[in-house]
Amino acid sequence: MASSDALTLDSARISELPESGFYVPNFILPEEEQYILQEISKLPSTRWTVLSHRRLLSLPSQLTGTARDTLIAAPMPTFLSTVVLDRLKQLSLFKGSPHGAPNHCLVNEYQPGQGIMPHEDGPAYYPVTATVSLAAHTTLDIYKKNDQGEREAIPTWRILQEPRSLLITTSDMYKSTLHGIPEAVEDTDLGPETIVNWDKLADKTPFEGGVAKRQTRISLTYRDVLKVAKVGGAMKFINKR
Ligand SMILES: O=C(O)CCC(=O)C(=O)O
Ligand SMILES: [Fe+2]
Repeated sequence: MASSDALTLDSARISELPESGFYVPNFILPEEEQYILQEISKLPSTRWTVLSHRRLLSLPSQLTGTARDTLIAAPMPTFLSTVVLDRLKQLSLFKGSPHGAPNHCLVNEYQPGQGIMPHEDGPAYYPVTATVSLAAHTTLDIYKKNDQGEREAIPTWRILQEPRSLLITTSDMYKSTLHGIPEAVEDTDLGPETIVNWDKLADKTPFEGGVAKRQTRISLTYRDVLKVAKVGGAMKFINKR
């Protein structure tokens, strides 16, 4: 998507999904992807939280408080705000959110074989999630909840996220489904019958054989944290001592 194009989401809606999921291929350019990846690689490895199935960076900082739902007010690093935040602004997705824009970004890195357990993004955020994929593709499984509100055992939908793409989940999709990335070294059974955004892919060639090997993927998950604490006063106090 060239930056001069008027950005609208009408043609990006994934009609098979509950309201509302959107897929935008080529949301960023290869050189923009490289710039962001390079800036991430410059961060000291001690900044990363290493989990057994992925590693992650929480920027500008981790959420705090007893419910781990509060952001300490701080600007987003430049490499996360230029390009992606500027372009998201044109989509007016966060117009109704408390801060009018995402104030937090989770950077997740997955090696082949790694993934993320099915989960909901939950009530700490305004119910819009914008995810940009970098460096490699992945598949995201979407699960319905049954009448008891429990996750169904088998996912109902699969989304293929290409590098440089944007995926947006909001509304019912945010509130009534769960999502997860299966731990796999390759994705199989890829095709128009199994992938809900197949007709929206920028380049089907890597996936047309039905199988695609995973490579290291980095994702940027942008959200607006509802609760923001200003600690300017306390910091001044600490600095004086
Ligand atoms: O890496 C992804 O695309 C998914 C990340 C995710 O679900 C999350 O951070 O809540
Ligand atoms: Fe999530």
